Amino acid sequence: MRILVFGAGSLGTLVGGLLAPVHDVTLVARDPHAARVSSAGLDIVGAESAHVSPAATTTETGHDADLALVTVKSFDTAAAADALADCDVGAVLSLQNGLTEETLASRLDAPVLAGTATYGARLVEPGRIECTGVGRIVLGALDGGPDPLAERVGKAFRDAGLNALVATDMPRRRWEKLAVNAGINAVTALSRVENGALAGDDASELAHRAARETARVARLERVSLPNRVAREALDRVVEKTAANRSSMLQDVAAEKRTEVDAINGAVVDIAAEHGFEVPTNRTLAALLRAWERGAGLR
Ligand SMILES: NC(=O)C1=CN([C@@H]2O[C@H](COP(=O)(O)OP(=O)(O)OC[C@H]3O[C@@H](n4cnc5c(N)ncnc54)[C@H](O)[C@@H]3O)[C@@H](O)[C@H]2O)C=CC1
Ligand SMILES: CC(C)(CO)C(=O)C(=O)O
Repeated sequence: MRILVFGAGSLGTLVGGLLAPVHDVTLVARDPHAARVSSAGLDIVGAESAHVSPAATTTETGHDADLALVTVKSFDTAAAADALADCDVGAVLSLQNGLTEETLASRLDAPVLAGTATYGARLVEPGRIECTGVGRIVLGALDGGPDPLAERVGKAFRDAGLNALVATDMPRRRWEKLAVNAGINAVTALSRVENGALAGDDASELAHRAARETARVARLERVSLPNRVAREALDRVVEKTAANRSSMLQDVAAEKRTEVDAINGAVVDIAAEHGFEVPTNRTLAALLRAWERGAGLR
């Protein structure tokens, strides 16, 4: 399969690198990373290890591919979609956090698949990516149900040894992940604690409230996600990733823009479309945006 990875930073480089031995992979990245991969190949270290040689370029438009993986940060999704609109791609799959698929689908003719990734990735230096945890990629039709295209992509991933599952209930899975991220990411980023600190104190109640509100908005969107299921999903992730610093905490610590708009901000916006108020998500989003403004990031 010809696979274009649009936005090859941490996650995109890892997934593209793991696919490269079996598929024709092109990483769309920024220099010096793109130049280094082009000239010397890519080293994958950590929980996976390999030396691979995918193509790498800073050119964003004019590509032909069977599949485009979108792995830019959520706030770069619209720009990525505009560049992909100038490529000839058979399908698009987002592996991003937050609700980004709608942005892609509204700007692209190619079919857009939904995906979630729990692999951990960190760009150590140009041309060197660390796999910090072997997770799973789950993908499927954006509106749910069986999808032959998703099956083909899932098979292509598994042929390259990735842990990939094709699911027919992506709407529920996306909203459940959103509920987990709305609770854990925002609260850990604002209180500067590891995920495990959310086990059983005031902060955990705040995270639970954000997750429950998200589940309520999911139901307004006709996605079946009971409050209890969202809360239990959050508790499970807190327990399994207790030592993790969430991606949003890492962004705040590095003084980088966060993905708040596609996480808590999306919950607020979609709730408003239904005339519904989500005060916890609204407060968390306002605090994070205030921090971003103060840091000159928006
Ligand atoms: N890093 C991880 O372990 C995981 C990340 N995710 C999600 O995946 C998404 C990406 O995360 P990361 O890889 O960590 O972010 P990142 O910031 O490391 O990578 C994004 C890359 O996209 C590049 N980019 C943006 N616009 C571009 C353009 N027009 N042309 C070329 N390159 C462009 C940026 O330069 C950057 O290198 C986020 O939504 C994140 O939440 C999900 C699961 C795990
Ligand atoms: C699951 C979780 C909360 C793990 O830290 C995550 O997705 C993130 O940090 O973005």
